[in-house]
Amino acid sequence: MKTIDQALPAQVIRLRPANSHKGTFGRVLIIGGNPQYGGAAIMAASAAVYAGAGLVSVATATVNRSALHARLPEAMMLPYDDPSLPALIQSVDVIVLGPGLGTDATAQQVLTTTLAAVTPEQSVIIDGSAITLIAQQHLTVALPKAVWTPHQMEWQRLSGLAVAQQTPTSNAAAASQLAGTVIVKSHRTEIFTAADSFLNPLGTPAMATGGMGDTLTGILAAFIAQFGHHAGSICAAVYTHSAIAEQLAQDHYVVVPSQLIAALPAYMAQQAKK
Ligand SMILES: NC(=O)C1=CN([C@@H]2O[C@H](COP(=O)(O)OP(=O)(O)OC[C@H]3O[C@@H](n4cnc5c(N)ncnc54)[C@H](OP(=O)(O)O)[C@@H]3O)[C@@H](O)[C@H]2O)[C@@H](O)CC1
Ligand SMILES: Nc1ncnc2c1ncn2[C@@H]1O[C@H](COP(=O)(O)OP(=O)(O)O)[C@@H](O)[C@H]1O
Ligand SMILES: [Mg+2]
Repeated sequence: MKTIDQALPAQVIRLRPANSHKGTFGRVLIIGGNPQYGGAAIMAASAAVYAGAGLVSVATATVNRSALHARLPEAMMLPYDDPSLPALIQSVDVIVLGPGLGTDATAQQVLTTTLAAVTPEQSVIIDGSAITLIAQQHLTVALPKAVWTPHQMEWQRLSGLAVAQQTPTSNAAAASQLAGTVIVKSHRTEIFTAADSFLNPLGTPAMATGGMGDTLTGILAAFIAQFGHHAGSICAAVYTHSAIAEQLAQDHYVVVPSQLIAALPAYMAQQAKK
């Protein structure tokens, strides 16, 4: 397993070309946020906006509309049970499926609609409740550009490996059974692509707070949208999330997702200049 190099973010995060517009930096759609977990979708969308995605939309429960618009006017919103969801899905480059989606009948319907609408060219980050639903039903997701982001319990549900059995070797074997890339999140996150595996050397217990994984999904989406779907951008996103948290943790006991999100543009500007 290779350890992610501290030089990677500076290699991946580039100065923006002068001749560019919002479309240059990709379209991201966050699908999640039921009435109970609206914050998860808002945090994922905020992270995507602040990590530089050109256009960010959120498909979420209607009740979350005002909160989303008040908190993040940059994002567009569609109710996730709207009949135009498949058309919206087909118009974007990167989809995040699952933060705060929940596991009830509505969530199931949104999952089914989404998996039927996405195409193999699209990147789909599968997180949170979407992982739990897929695991419960033993669904096969054959998308080559899937990026799975389970925490250890979600990984237990998806892989069948109990948390205590989640060694790098067994994780690699289980990840190879899934299409795409698997990011097994823990205090030392591991990343498995078809060809390689990587260890994130950073991260702090100050990150152990609700919404931190939702935030990672937005950063991943924005990095893939801007810098391409490859191991470098995925590892740089994971590293950036933890590097900012470590910086903030020097003088903050807990790093809350909103604080990490607000620090993204400055961190990225610093890396782009290197
Ligand atoms: N503000 C919002 O809207 C928020 C909404 N959220 C959304 O909620 C949905 C449910 O997601 P979830 O992660 O909260 O619940 P679930 O999948 O049941 O997992 C928890 C169980 O797993 C266990 N566990 C073991 N190891 C673990 C590990 N390394 N990391 C974490 N857990 C670990 C853990 O053990 P315990 O804590 O009891 O020791 C517990 O038994 C999902 O859609 C998510 O996006 C959240 O993002 C929060 C903010
Ligand atoms: N003690 C820790 N040390 C390092 N990173 C941590 C620690 N606790 C949590 N994290 C990171 O925070 C994120 C938590 O993700 P997740 O459990 O999905 O959160 P949520 O669903 O509440 O948003 C992961 O990226 C994980 O690696
Ligand atoms: Mg999570």
